[in-house]
Amino acid sequence: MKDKLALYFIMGSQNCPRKDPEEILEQALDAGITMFQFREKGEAALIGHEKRQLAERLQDRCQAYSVPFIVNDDVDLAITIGADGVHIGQGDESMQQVKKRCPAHFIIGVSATNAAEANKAIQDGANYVGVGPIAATRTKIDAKCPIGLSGLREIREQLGDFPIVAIGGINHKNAKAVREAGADGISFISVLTKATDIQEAVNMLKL
Ligand SMILES: Cc1ncc(COP(=O)(O)OP(=O)(O)O)c(N)n1
Ligand SMILES: Cc1nc(C(=O)O)sc1CCOP(=O)(O)O
Ligand SMILES: [Mg+2]
Repeated sequence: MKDKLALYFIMGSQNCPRKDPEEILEQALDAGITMFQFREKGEAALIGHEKRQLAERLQDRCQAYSVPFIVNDDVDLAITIGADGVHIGQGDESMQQVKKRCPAHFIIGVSATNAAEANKAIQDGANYVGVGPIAATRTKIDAKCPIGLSGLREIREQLGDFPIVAIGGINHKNAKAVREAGADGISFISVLTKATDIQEAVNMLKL
């Protein structure tokens, strides 16, 4: 699991007002992202048939690179299209329901802002926790207060060896420090969707 979390790219069409999401994903895959989450969310997001069509197109790209394709929030869509997993937050469908409905091989990620939430997710059977926000972000309007590197370190200390991916305000300036603070991987949206050179942006995150 940990190797898949190394460079976890998240995106929906609402994050790509000026570029084609398929093109952005293709370049990100080419540059070496290790996992992808389809997060179609917010006022500008696609819904219904259009959402499913985009999901399937992006899923095809991920399959071509053997990169896991995870769906955010929408468990029905994940099951229908045969995704590799789902990511759910504290306010989303309960883990009990998700576990009951999803195939056994599904990767299930759960968001956590503190050690109590993370420990509960582990007990409930999560495969990884998404810990954040690490720093301020403009991408998620309802993001909580940043927990910083100290918050991440504290959660790592409580979680032992459990797979953690950090999220929120991650860029080439803080990626190394985030890993050093205990994250097995980093997840990110705007640092790639707003990049002029995606290959270079991914390379900078690897440093
Ligand atoms: C890897 C990862 N970590 C955290 C989140 C946030 O999930 P959630 O709190 O449910 O918020 P939304 O993304 O649904 O707005 C995530 N998506 N991915
Ligand atoms: C989707 C999401 N979840 C967060 C959390 O803290 O749970 S922060 C966030 C947005 C991440 O976008 P960016 O890389 O552009 O900051
Ligand atoms: Mg959610």
